[in-house]
Amino acid sequence: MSFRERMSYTDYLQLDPILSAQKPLSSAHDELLFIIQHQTSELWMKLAIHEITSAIQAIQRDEPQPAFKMLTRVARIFEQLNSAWDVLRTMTPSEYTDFRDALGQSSGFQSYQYRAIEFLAGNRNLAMLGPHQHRPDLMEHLEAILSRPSLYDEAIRLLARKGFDIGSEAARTDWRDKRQESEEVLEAWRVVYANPGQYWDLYELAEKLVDFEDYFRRWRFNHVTTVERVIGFKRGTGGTSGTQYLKKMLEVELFPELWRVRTVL
Ligand code: HEM
Ligand SMILES: N[C@@H](CC(=O)c1ccccc1NC=O)C(=O)O
Repeated sequence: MSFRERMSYTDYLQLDPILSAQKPLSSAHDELLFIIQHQTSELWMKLAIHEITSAIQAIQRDEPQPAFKMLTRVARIFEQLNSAWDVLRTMTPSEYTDFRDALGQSSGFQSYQYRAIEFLAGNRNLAMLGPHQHRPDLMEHLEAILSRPSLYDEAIRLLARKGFDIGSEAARTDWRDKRQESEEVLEAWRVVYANPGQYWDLYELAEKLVDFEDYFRRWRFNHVTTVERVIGFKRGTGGTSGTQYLKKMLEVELFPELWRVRTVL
């Protein structure tokens, strides 16, 4: 049973660095929960980024089927992240107050992986680059994502390749800015939803995207509810109004025409 010469479980999984990376700054009992909750979320986000990036490439190659599988996995990852809030919710305001000061001005605002997921999906709000300005390596990473079409841009480009008129979107070459909602794209999705049999791949893709956004919205809702439960309406350490800011973020849509189309069917 000696693993002196062979690769062990601990080696393969790099458990030494991972399990020595929890460094509470206070003696508060709940700080370890807070750290592990965030670290595990970031690990799941890493996998989500891997899946979304590959899904984008698969759609580009006109291979939607593998993309469907990856997007299903992304939705499941968010389901996992959503359940994880139940653990964090066991932390009361008194328990959080015990170590909140130790966090200084750090905040989830600076989660570059969260921002990468939003940018990859299609929610490109350039103001959100701000918190990463002090890290040129992260800026480069996020700018690289912004220089390429998002998941939703690729879905729209697939609509065009299948013969749909996507209006001014067809001439788009700059992917950096937030795209404008379009009547042509709405009409294209309407035709897809009115004729699932004829456009099965597009229909399935649309539903995978809606599923992804559905779980993503639940994550945002769980976050804001937990935040209100723990800090009420205190300002956030990241400098925003806190709960009020997060409530506003609940209105953000990743795939707007896919929600709009429901009304016109
Ligand atoms: C007690 C727990 C938590 C509290 C009190 C809290 C509080 C906040 C607040 C107030 C903000 C707004 C930015 C600011 O001014 O700081 C924020 C943003 C954010 N938090 Fe949390 N948070 C908690 C847990 C988490 C967890 C577990 C994650 C998972 C990684 C997370 C990820 C984020 C992200 C990604 C943002 C940016 C959201 C956006 O800009 O739309 N937070 N959080
Ligand atoms: N913005 C939070 C602090 C916070 O939640 C946080 C701080 C450091 C690392 C991760 C965090 N989580 C999510 O925003 C607050 O205002 O209490």
